[in-house]
Amino acid sequence: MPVWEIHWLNLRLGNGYAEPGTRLLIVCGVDRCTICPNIVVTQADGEMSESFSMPATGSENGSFRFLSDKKEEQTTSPSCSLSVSGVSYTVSERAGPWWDLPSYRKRWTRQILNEVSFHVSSGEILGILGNSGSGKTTLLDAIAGRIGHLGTLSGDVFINGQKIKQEQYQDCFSYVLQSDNLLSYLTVEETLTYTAQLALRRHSEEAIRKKVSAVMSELSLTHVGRSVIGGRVFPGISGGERRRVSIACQLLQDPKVILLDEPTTGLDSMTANQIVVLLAELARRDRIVIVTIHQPRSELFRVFSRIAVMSRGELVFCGQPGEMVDFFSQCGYECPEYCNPFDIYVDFTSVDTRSVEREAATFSRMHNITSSYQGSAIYQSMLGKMEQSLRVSNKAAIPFKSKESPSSLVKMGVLFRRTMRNLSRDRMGVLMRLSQNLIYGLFIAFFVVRLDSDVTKGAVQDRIGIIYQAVGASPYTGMLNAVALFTSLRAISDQESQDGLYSKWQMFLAYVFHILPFSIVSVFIFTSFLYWTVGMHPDTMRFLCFSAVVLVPHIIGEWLTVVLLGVVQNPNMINSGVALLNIAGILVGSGFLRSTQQMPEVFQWLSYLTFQKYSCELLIVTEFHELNFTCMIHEGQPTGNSVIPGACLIAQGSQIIDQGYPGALSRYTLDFVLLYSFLPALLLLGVASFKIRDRLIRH
Ligand SMILES: Nc1ncnc2c1ncn2[C@@H]1O[C@H](COP(=O)(O)OP(=O)(O)OP(=O)(O)O)[C@@H](O)[C@H]1O
Repeated sequence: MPVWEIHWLNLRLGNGYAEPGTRLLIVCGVDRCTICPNIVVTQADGEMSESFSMPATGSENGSFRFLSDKKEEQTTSPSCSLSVSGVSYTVSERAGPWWDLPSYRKRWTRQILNEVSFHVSSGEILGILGNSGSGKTTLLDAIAGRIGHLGTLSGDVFINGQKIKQEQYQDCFSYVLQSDNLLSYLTVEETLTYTAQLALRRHSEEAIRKKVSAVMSELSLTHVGRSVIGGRVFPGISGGERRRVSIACQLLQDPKVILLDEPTTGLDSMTANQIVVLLAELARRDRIVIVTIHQPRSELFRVFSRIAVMSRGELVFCGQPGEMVDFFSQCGYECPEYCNPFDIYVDFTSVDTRSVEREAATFSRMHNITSSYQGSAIYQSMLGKMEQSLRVSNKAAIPFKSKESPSSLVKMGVLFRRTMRNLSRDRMGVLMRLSQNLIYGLFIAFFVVRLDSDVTKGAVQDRIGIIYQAVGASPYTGMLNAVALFTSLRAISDQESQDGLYSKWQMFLAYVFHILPFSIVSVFIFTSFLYWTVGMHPDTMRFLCFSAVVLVPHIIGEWLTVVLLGVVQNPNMINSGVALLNIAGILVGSGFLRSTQQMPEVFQWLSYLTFQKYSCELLIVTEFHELNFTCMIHEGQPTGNSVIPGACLIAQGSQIIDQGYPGALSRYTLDFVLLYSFLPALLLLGVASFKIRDRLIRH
């Protein structure tokens, strides 16, 4: 028999002589295919993987299915099926904007999805088309159980005839979002390895390495394995390769159902084509692939096993490409020669809102096509398959993805290493992080130059000024760092936690611990320069205490920002919020603007809640305790007009402590403990905030 083609395919479940997922070498001739006796199984790229032999007996008993599009010899029922039954989604919206109160008070219900039903089996790729706003993304979200809690969702999703419960969605679907959320400074291989480490527990390092390289070769990423992902400010792999990395991250868990939201958006048409062909290949290897797509090229028409068209939340048509052409022709909407059928059929089913008359006409056309589809044999056959799948009960149970995630501690270790590696490769980021406090210190030193011991030359005022700046400004640098770095990590953790890799609070902890060494070094550089340059109390122990105190406001600024980013989406709001909180804290807690004893009682109580109270008190004691001042009036020098009357009454630093912060010396250790207790308190708040975020985003 002449050898025409060699296909790779997965042997189906229940054939009795090979595990599901085993790949067989099949040689196809003109009109029939056969299995090679005693074959050796290798990977598609020719590299030897696990190898074994298999007798040919049973190859013709109909226990496997050929997945090549040239040989459709379906002999067994598919290993997995997905049925979506009557899915509807409605949201309640305000009729007008908030500044138009009468209409703002009125609400109306908007139907985003209307009774959408379809059925897909493994080995198939379903392309969902439709004009912008037709409900494609909402449909994918509804299928994947990721729809928000803002609206009302009804209908059911079945996998292998089993209705999926809310907590099972995560285990059943892999969802590739429209945007690629990847760490810019990691290589492709590192990105996949860390994801595998988060997803797969019982795999040894060697097994993870093999898995990563298998997925890379499956998605043709091997040649860019050592290239960095790249970002907006520095080049990395191409947009198409980035898309493939996002898909590869999902494939590591061997999902049976993959949903992709517009994976070709932003890519040139050739790369977009390659991605769709690749997805079709993935589907052929015993998976269900559902993809929403904008303006595919006409040659992809036959690549999809099924094509669905959506308009105004309705599924206008869903069927095989050949059926689609026949159906629309029968409805009187022929696709003209040399035209892209995708464009033509989407145009026929879209509602044109440019004028009331056009809207009425196109809406009625869309409605007629939908009614014809629901009365067609294609729709009845789909319902029949759905019913059949609900009756069959001997299929694989949910979940479908590998669900072997490691312990919380291991996950946090992986997240810590991953964020640390990413940050440490960001040369400019690290440089800015380490130098920003120092640059600020340069400003202060330039302004003060050298501290004097003469009270008439600002000995007291300058010292208080430096303490004010050290406590008041260091939270800002922390805040800026967090907004710059954490918002992108938050997007990644939102996605990965929805994929079930970890909980959001674990990313929060990994973040706060990975920035800790950078914060310590940055503050130490700042204090080392400032303390000795301006000539603060020349005592090493006091310098260390000064550094230890200044470190806390800096860390609090960063951690507090991250905590708030858990519950508030908009980073600009957080910027303003943290800045205002810091100003309020300084006003109430520092005692610089107004002595604490002179403040109304409510503010005195409030001051205990501010970290500024403890840090300012500590720094005042650190600097002023046992410090003696001189006064040029006493030394018989000319006074001049600039001398503040009574300035020479302050001869010792302890007077400043006693007047402004009575008892501060005896509270020194307690103040330290209270100041540092803000850190674990913030950690707890952060965990709670990200647990809330988990709930907000998941439901
Ligand atoms: N929670 C919601 N509240 C109000 N409207 C919503 C909500 N979710 C979706 N919509 C609306 O539903 C419609 C469908 O949105 P969807 O994002 O699913 O469309 P789409 O077909 O994916 O569009 P595109 O191709 O432009 O991404 C849009 O008009 C959108 O504004």
